[in-house]
Amino acid sequence: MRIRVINPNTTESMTALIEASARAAAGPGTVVEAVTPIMGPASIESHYDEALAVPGILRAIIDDSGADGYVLACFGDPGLDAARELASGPVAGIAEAAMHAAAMVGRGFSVVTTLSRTRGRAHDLAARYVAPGVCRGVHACDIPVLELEHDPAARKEVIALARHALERDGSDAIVLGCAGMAGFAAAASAELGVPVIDGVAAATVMVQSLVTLGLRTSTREEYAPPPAKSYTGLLREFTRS
Ligand SMILES: O=C(O)C[C@H]1NC(=O)NC1=O
Repeated sequence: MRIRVINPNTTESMTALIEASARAAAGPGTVVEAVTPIMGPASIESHYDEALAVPGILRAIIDDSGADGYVLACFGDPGLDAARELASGPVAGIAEAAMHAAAMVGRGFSVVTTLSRTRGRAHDLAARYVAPGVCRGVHACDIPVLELEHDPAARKEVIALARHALERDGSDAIVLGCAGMAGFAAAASAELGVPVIDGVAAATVMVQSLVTLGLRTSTREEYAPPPAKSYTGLLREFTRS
């Protein structure tokens, strides 16, 4: 099978990091191709960024509608429902996959993410994905997304914050709240002694599992393909006949 992993931001080095994590998690019969959108923000750290990332995500699906499944590798799960209307195979967001995985290996998890301003979005997603009380808290290290891979202290700061989160929230698992933290999971888990979930790996394996089960998004109603419509201006290319 072939899984297309979409980095919703336009930073190639993050796409490479995401691809490495997805490939490490995928099984032997799964080809993983990570892709950087042709348009969008360099990183996603606000609602504005998230909104402007969606056209590039949808373009990346339209340009390769033949993949068996798709991963949206940004913790805000931008455009997830729209992607499900377009994609032929199952689509998973990394926040969705990580939170479901965390809920299956503990009684309550904490999220460690980047900027404080994105904590509300993480809470909103938790309210959609897991039962009340399972997400015990969302904590921000306030390291900008694109500095995660360049700041030598970032990994230690994320692990220290995760340790604080476990104590403060009384949680027993950690969700890494940024695709840029994909390389942190193993070291953090070894140091903290609890499951630490990298959403890129979790989403890749979940999509792989859904495809293996022969499952794809239902097109019966809400996730049916979008109706034919014209779009104007910068969105002209998205017109559907
Ligand atoms: O939402 C965040 O804080 C992290 C999110 N932003 C980004 O560019 N990739 C991400 O995973």
